[in-house]
Amino acid sequence: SHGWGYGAANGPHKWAEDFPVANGARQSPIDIVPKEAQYDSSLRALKLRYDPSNAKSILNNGHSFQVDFVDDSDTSTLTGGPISGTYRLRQFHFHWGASDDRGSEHTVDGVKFPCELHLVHWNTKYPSFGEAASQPDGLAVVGVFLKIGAANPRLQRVLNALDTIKTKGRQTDFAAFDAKSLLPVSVDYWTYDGSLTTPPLLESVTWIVLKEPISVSPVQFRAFVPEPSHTNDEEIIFTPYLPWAAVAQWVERVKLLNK
Ligand SMILES: CC[C@H](CNC(=O)c1ccc(S(N)(=O)=O)cc1)c1ccc2[nH]ccc2c1
Ligand SMILES: [Zn+2]
Repeated sequence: SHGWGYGAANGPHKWAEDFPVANGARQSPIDIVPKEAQYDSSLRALKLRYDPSNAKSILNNGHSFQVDFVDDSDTSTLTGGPISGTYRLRQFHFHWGASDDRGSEHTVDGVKFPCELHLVHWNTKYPSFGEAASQPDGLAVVGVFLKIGAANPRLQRVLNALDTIKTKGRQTDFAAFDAKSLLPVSVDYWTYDGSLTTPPLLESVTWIVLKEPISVSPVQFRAFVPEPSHTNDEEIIFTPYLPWAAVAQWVERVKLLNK
C-alpha cells in the first residue's frame, strides 16, 4: 500500500501532499535551542502517576512499535507541568535510526540522539483519544531521549518482545509494565505547542521534552534497527535480541574465521 513512510518515495518531504497541515504553524518535531528557551515561573512540576496493571499489549504498527495501555479510567495519568486538567496514558512508542548517530525526532542545539521515546496522553475533558487528537489541547506527549551508554535493564523486557511482533499489524500481550521505570531521574523539561510527528500530523500536542536522556547499550540498540525506511513499509524487521550465550559463540566463531 502506498501509505506514508520514511522512504524516498513516501517520506516526510512528501507528507504535505496528503496531509497539508504539514505546512501548518505548529508542526513537530523542532530543534530545541536551550539558550533561547524562556524560563516560565508559572510552569509546575510534572506529575506522572502510572498503574502498571494498565499495560495491555505491544503492537508493530508498521512505522514503529507501541505499548498500549487500558485508558478507560484515571489510573495512569499526567498532570501538572504545562498542562491543566488530567491527561491519560494511551501508549508509548519509539523513533530510531539505522545507526546510532541519528534517529531522534527532536534535536537539542542540532544534536540528534539515536532514539526517542514518546509517552502519549490525551485530555480527559474529551470523550476519547480520537476526539482529543483533533483538539489544540487534546494531547500531551512526554519525549525522552535515549543515548548510547550503559545497558538499560528496564528497556530489556520491551526489546525482548520485539521478535514476537516482526511484521506490521502483529501484536502480543504485554501486561504489568511500569512505564514510569523508563523515565530518567530528573523530569525537568522543555515544553512547546506542536503536533503529531507522523501523519495525520494533527496540531493537538503539548510537547513536554525531558532534558535528561536515558541510556541504551549498543547491543540493546541493535534490537531496534533496521529503521523502517530500510524495510518495506509492510513490515519492520527487528533483529532478534540475541541471548548473551549466542553472542559469545558468534564472537568465538568470528575469531576462528579471522585466525
Ligand atoms: C489521530 C492519529 C492516530 C494515529 N496516530 C497516533 O496515534 C500518533 C500518536 C503519537 C504520535 S507522536 N510521534 O507525535 O508522539 C504520532 C501519531 C489515529 C488513530 C485512529 C485512526 N483511525 C484512522 C486514522 C487514525 C489515526
Ligand atoms: Zn512519536
